Amino acid sequence: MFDIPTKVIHAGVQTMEAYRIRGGNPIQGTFVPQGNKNAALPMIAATLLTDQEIVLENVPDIRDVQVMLALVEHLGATVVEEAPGVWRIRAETLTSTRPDPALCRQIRASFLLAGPLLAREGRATLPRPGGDRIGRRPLDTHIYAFEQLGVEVEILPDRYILTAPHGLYGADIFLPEASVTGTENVVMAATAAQGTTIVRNAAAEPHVQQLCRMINAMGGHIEGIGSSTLVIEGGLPLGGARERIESDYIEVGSFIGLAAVTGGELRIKDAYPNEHHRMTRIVYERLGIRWEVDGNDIIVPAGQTLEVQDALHGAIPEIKDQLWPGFPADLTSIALVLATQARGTVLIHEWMFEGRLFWVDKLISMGARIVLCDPHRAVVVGPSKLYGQELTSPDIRAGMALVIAALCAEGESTIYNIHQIQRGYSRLDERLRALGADIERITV
Ligand SMILES: CC(=O)N[C@H]1[C@@H](OP(=O)(O)OP(=O)(O)OC[C@H]2O[C@@H](n3ccc(=O)[nH]c3=O)[C@H](O)[C@@H]2O)O[C@H](CO)[C@@H](O)[C@@H]1O
Ligand SMILES: C=C(OP(=O)(O)O)C(=O)O
Repeated sequence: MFDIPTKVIHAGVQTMEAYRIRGGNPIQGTFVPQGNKNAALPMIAATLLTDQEIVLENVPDIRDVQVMLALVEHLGATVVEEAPGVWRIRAETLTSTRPDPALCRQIRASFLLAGPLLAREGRATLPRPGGDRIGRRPLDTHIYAFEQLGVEVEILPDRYILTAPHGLYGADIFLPEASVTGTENVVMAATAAQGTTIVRNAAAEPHVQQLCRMINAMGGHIEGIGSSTLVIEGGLPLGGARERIESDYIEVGSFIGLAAVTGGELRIKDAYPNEHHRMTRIVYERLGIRWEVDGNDIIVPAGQTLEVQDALHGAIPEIKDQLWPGFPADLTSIALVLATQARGTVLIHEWMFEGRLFWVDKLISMGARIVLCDPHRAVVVGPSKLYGQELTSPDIRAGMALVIAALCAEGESTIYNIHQIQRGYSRLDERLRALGADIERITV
């Protein structure tokens, strides 16, 4: 039986842990990225699509994953860790279609259970999910898409009751937004629909692609993987599969930046430079960050001098998140902290989430020169010497950005609320120490 740590179940109130960091050391050596969090979560949900065993390899050891494993176990799946990072999950029979509300409220991805439960049992009751508080996290696209498949939806203040009394029917669906989890949910539900479903304006992030490939490996038939139009043949029997989760490209992007601003030489293994990082390369080059490619590895050279590359005619360059294959929203906070270390001026424009930039006041308190123009735009003028501070992590990525700031600051910083960082980065302090960082996890 999968033993979920008590601290995860009570994550809302737990964690008296903090990182104490002394900045100044170059981050250098060889780094092996974890598996992609945002692939692992829908892939764990997708194990409910079959009564056969699914084996997932390279599953990151992070809090969100622990919560998701606990959720599928509470629904009746058997969850066994075969080896570190290798999980065998079998949902031979489901004992409930109502995932544990307390666990659901801890992670946004809990809503990904809706698609598989509808596919398997024709019903699901889910509370409003949790996740990062980075602005409104709409579920409108999920609900719209389910309704197109014939799902009846009752929306209560605290939960959603989804039923498919007449079964699921394939449909030609144009999503109102290219929502990542919305696409994943409708794809999973469509595997059990009668006939063919076409999902247009689909999200195409690497984790959406990997989920679709997993479903094909289970015996499904999805065409158009990687494009904005997915065609799903419904009603095929789905069986067991063994899938290796690809590297987490947000973690890779975070560590490229970390090495560049601390001056170390870092080799990042299995980084998928061509598949995952072409746009990140273009954007990081605007900050003067360079890297080399060696097979599937990325090598960040030591001693880089970061200088903002002006746009044509000397215009101030803009770094803006986009839908895939554009610059990932989850790297915007990282790019912002990197910009504080580059000579020049850059505009950071985060249009997706209206609450993701408020944490810059913490960087300003460390010495960064930033004007927060409005909830979506910040002008960063660098380079700034940063000084250690007492900090609190508001969300995963801002938390990692604060870790980067603290690692290049003079003096000591303490970062509180690190359970937010641990949601997405596994054993961060331990892995950073192996690369030369002066970081310890303390109880406060
Ligand atoms: C578990 C998981 O996978 N979480 C990721 C997922 O969240 P999630 O699936 O929740 O994010 P969505 O793709 O649904 O939407 C992100 C935001 O962008 C807006 N939006 C999206 C598409 C669009 O065409 N127009 C539009 O305005 C949405 O209203 C929302 O505010 O994708 C986000 C965007 O990459 C990432 O930050 C999250 O880490
Ligand atoms: C916003 C994120 O995650 P979630 O959607 O799970 O809250 C993230 O990974 O940066």
